[in-house]
Amino acid sequence: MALEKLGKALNTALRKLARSSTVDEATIKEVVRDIQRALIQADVNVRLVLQLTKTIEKRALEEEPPAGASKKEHIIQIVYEELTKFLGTEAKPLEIKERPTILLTVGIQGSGKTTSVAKLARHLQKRGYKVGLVCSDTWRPGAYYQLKQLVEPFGIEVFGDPEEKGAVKLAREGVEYFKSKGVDVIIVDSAGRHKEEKGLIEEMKQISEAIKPHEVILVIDGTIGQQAHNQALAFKEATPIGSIIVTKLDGSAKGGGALSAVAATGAPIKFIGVGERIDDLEPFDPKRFVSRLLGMGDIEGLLQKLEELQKEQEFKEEDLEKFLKGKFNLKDMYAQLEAMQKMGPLKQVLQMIPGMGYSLPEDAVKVGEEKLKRYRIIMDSMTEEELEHPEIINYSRIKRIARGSGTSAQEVRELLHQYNQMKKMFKSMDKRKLSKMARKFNFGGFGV
Ligand SMILES: Nc1nc2c(ncn2[C@@H]2O[C@H](COP(=O)(O)OP(=O)(O)OP(=O)(O)O)[C@@H](O)[C@H]2O)c(=O)[nH]1
Repeated sequence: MALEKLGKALNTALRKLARSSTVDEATIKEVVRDIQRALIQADVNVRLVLQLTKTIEKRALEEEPPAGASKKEHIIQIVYEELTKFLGTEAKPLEIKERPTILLTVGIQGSGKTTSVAKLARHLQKRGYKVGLVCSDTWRPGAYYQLKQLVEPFGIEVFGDPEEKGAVKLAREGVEYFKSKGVDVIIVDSAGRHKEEKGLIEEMKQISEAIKPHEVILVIDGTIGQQAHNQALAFKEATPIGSIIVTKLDGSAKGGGALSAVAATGAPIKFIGVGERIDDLEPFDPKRFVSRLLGMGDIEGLLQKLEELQKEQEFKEEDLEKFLKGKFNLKDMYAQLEAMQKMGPLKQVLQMIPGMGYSLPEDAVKVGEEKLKRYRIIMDSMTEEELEHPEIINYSRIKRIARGSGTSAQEVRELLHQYNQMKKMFKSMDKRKLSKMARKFNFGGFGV
């Protein structure tokens, strides 16, 4: 998961608040100190951290909780809101208005640009666009073969010529080629040869002159932390049609610094890289990102993944309907959890489920897969009626099931608890109520 270390530290701070017996000034100051420490450890600029935490402290001390919310819930809400503002508040999705839309990607050497270009092409293809890739990286001939190797399994064509030395010529010919093929989106990948932004921006201007891109996308390496600020600022000043992808947020201890530094420039972050796989690119939505970072889950993201899965026929329509209506029984839950495994590491998917993010034991993926096996063993000892109507499972049935499956009553109860949590959470998957319900459920996640 992106910024895992930062998320865990923030989640711990909020759980500590949720467990505290009183919420006085000292408690609030302690939560603020914990948040400051977590953000500074993630290489977030100290001045930005002090600004952010001063606002959180001021609001927490002065504001009365809204009706129906406890003081603790209100403070958790304040932290969520201020962190979201800190990262840009609104999502700025990539828009494909023209046919073909021409995107130009630029990035410093080793930023993760080639991988991100491939991920972006796949992301757009999954949303129904026909995509053509132009490799105009005359600096590293290997980039052409790397791109081909990454995207050709998905039937995405790459235009390039490792012998050709003229980047602008390649870019222009590639755009003409894909225009004649009638693709929806043309992504032109420039050379990743530059060590600093000056040369990169010069080349960007030359290629832009030739191909007139609708958008220029700068790929920034998330591991450089708050140094990303200068790159993002120089880029933003050099082009009005720019947006940013911040990569490597899955493994980097300093990703929080990079993300906040870029957000501070006001340059729109449209995607984040969260792994080496072709699917490890996420549209950046501050609200959903912070919600997941704090362990509050990301139901909308989960819904999108479910819908994507459904499109890829991994998920039958009626399952989705049942699932979304919460009308599912234990057999359905097992099937859904199995299907979720296909969405990516179970840990990433489970962290989208409110309240489960960090409450999962350390190695959640292992626990996830092992847990599924245990669930299968337990459920194999249940009667059809119990599987269809878990609500009839009382203490004596729990004991019988545990005995019959060679597990413990505690494990059977935990399975039923997880089932009830998921059922409650998905009961009304109505987008309108989603965020309110998700936040409400989230507090359950903090036990407040
Ligand atoms: N963990 C992780 N690794 C990434 C991510 N994005 C890229 N990488 C890895 O970073 C390394 C560099 O990626 P490339 O796409 O080759 O970077 P590049 O900027 O094209 O490199 P040059 O073309 O050589 O300048 C590769 O090993 C990628 O797999 C990410 O989001 N997470």
